[in-house]
Amino acid sequence: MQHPCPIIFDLDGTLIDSAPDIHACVNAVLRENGIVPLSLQRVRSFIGGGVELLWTRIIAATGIDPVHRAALIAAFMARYHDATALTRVFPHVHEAMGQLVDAGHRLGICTNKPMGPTRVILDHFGIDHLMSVVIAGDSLPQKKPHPAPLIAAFDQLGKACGLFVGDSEYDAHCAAAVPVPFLLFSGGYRTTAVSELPHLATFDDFQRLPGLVADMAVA
Ligand SMILES: O=C(O)COP(=O)(O)O
Ligand SMILES: [Mg+2]
Repeated sequence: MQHPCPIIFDLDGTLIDSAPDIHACVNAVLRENGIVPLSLQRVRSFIGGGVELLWTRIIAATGIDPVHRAALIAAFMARYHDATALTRVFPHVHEAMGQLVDAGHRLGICTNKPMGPTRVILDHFGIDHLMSVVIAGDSLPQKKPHPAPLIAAFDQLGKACGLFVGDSEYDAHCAAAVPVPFLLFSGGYRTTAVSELPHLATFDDFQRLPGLVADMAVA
């Protein structure tokens, strides 16, 4: 690659550890409805496909009557849209982003999280100004692992190619469907073994990402 390629990032489980906030919002809604709360580990394993799939899984796990689905999702969104208190940026994300921008890469987000909470959290952690494009879970009719959201992200940057960095099955299969090289952050919310997910490289610390990207650029 002669010119630095754009790099698109997943959000939940990749740049930010948002599971504790999602877990707290889920359990607040469950408690309000007299339902036994779920563990953090359980809720974390339900994250990745967006809010609708999250609640499909919660309903299946708790035995809630699906007739309540729309009301539960509305109650969840009322809490989730600005939930930041328990969320943390993964270590060395800010430094890695800065180094990649300094190396000339344009950065973006392709997340299954809805646009409202995505904008709030990017702003909260001061990451928003680094992002040249943000495609969220409700930006298009399709969500990851469908390739359309990631294609839209690269389109908005005027590029048909680049790198995608993510943590989950949804990201790995989305990248393969585009297709675009995929870097797997192994410290996120995937429920499948790394060896079973298509990826070009894997890393467990964002300190390693700029070097990994630079190595790929000279390959
Ligand atoms: O909100 C989700 O379920 C997943 O969001 P992500 O695509 O940023 O991992
Ligand atoms: Mg993710």
